[in-house]
Amino acid sequence: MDLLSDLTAAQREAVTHVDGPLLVLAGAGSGKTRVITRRVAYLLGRGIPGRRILALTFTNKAAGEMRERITSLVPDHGVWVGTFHAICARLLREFGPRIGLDRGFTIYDQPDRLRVIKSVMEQLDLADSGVAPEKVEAAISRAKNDMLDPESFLARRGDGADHVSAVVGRVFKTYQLRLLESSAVDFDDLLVHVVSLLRGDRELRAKLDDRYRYVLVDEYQDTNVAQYAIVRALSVDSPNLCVTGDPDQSIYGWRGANLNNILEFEHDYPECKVVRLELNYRSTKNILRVADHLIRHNRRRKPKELTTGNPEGDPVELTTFASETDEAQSVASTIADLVREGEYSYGEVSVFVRVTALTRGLESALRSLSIPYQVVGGVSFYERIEVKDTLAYLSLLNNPKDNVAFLRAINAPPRGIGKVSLDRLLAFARGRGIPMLAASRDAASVAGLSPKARSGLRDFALLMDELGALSDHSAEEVTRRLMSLSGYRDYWANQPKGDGEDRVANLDELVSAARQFDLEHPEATVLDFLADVTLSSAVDRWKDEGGAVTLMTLHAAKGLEFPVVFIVGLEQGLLPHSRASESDAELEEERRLLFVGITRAQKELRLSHCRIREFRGQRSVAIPSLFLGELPEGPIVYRDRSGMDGETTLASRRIGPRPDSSRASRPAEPPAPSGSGFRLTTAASLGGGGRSASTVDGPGDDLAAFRPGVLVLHPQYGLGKITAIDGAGPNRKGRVAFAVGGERTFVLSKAPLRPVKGA
Ligand SMILES: Nc1ncnc2c1ncn2[C@@H]1O[C@H](COP(=O)(O)OP(=O)(O)OP(=O)(O)O)[C@@H](O)[C@H]1O
Ligand SMILES: [Mg+2]
Repeated sequence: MDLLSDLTAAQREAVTHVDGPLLVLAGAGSGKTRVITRRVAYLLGRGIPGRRILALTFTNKAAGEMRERITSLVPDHGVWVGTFHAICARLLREFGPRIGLDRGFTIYDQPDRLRVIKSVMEQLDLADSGVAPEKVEAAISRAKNDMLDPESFLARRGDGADHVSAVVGRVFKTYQLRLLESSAVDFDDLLVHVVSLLRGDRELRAKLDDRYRYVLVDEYQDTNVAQYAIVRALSVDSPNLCVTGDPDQSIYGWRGANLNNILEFEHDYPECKVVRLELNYRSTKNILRVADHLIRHNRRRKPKELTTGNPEGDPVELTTFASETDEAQSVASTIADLVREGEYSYGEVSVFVRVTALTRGLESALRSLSIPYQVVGGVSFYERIEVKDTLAYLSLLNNPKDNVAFLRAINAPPRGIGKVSLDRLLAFARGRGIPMLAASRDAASVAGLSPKARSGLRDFALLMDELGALSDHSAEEVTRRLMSLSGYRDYWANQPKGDGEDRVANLDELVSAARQFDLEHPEATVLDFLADVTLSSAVDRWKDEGGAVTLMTLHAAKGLEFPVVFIVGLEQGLLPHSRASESDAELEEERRLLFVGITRAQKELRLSHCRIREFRGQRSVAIPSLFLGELPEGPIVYRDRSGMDGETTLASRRIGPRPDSSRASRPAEPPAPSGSGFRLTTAASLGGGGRSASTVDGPGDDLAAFRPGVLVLHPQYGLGKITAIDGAGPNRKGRVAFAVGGERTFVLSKAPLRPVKGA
């Protein structure tokens, strides 16, 4: 195949650029990923050996697609194509010992990490500190992404470190020690350790710089400090670094991604070549107009035209539903219609949500119409207990020091070894400076164990020895044998009906996954299988089955494309997310997230929101997303399917973002956050629906107006209902259940709450 014939002149320019830094800066759907794949094939065609090329992306799914495309162009290429995390894991297996890391280290995923953090918090008596382990976990992860160790984390916080930072700092330190003693690293460490290696070992840096002479990075706008450092370190002596990206699609700021990495590429490499791709090849004109109009509301961006030579296409649909159930049912029946009419297959349709919890309702609607679907990023296969238990055995085989894996496997199936016995075992192991598995072999010497615990521990150690003898067998065989020898499969098979069956089916599925892995990687060991499974993120587990509707979060959808896209739940608190209402920067990231969602659609785009949403067990009135007020009228048809006019109180009044037609033409103006104005009118004005308005009171209300049942508006949390009032006078407190974001309590005389009149 001719590598260049179906490329535009600009794309060709990027593909054929061989030496020196290259920046491809271009909008969504303009062929950036295509340029990366073609460029790899082109370099190979120029005689550059595959092992000198490194192609990096963010998800295994994207990496897999890229590898496939390259292989179809050049079989046996030997190019390393993968995610940042995967390449780092590989480098650490090779060079980890230089920084004191065992070659057989274990990789802890997010639930493993949370488990260790919880146990560290118990150990440090911080379980009741009022700081949630999840919060500590997020802070530690964020610190690592910013390349901070426990000491620099605390130093940066200064002497006046607040309570939360102080707790995080203490846990962080002990957590790192725990990892070290178990010969384990978490996902973030994979990057951090490689950065330390490259910084601390000049000879190694030069060696790797030379080994990977050509480095290509897709979606560069989402790189964080550590990823940036790695890419930079590999491109000093041979700066043949090619990065592609779109600043308008930067959506990982909350996880430490730094937009400046791409904005300052030209500064980092003054001699770099910059290629801009002009045309979008993915979407219809109508879809692109909606995306373009929306993103212009971001102030922090370089203006950029989004155009396409594709047809006009159907108008984008925006629908208001009465409730989330109606919304889900309508999405399901619309999908059924589209497929029945023969226009699309299920696999060509995707539904995006802001948070995974929203998929449940959609799932039941799809199921009731027998529509096949798959959820990307929900409780996925690899997070199921039975699968994780089995993988714990593999981890322990790989790394006998891994106490987390030990603690998981030891009672799977239950062996009657309780927490007290395990605590004693741990104390014994610590005392001797040995791992728990080794201590089990010597269970007879551990004080205070019951005979049952003693024999259970010894048998377990023997089992592990037996399994260890199989380590050079195929992944499938080791997996199958461990399930039978441990009695784990039988344990589930003998459970009363229902639960057990499902789990046995999943165990069998894991054996098939291992078999598949053996076929695809003939040289690999069970250890590689384990690494592969641990590293695959939610998106990566998404099998392209062709015949199923995909449900996924907007974050997971990055880089993908679908003929038909639904985006549901366009409501305040969801999108923009309530968490993101604190600053303009966060609001802009939410806007980019919606922009990413819109630009995934090739032919049809359907947006929707509800008047009432039940979410996390709370049924409340929902305010349309302020972003809906920022969409253009022309390419959109608006439908009000709520049918609630005159029937309910507030729901009949179309509460929505303040329409400000002047803003569309003056995009530089910052968007008004929802609820900052007290006159709220309807999103229906977008598409010729009724233009009713509801008025919300301004300041100065008598506190007496706050009674249980009264609807109130909060500038940050949006609309809610008072569920309880407590106390009297200036300290009177009110509990408010918000449409989204849960319940909160306020001191009424101080809170910026307004009763909504006429409700
Ligand atoms: N020159 C071209 N001719 C025809 N189709 C093209 C051309 N360039 C790209 N495409 C197609 O356009 C679509 C978008 O391309 P690609 O995914 O590479 O864009 P992208 O810039 O990476 O998008 P995103 O920013 O969303 O990641 C793909 O289906 C691709 O095959
Ligand atoms: Mg892309």
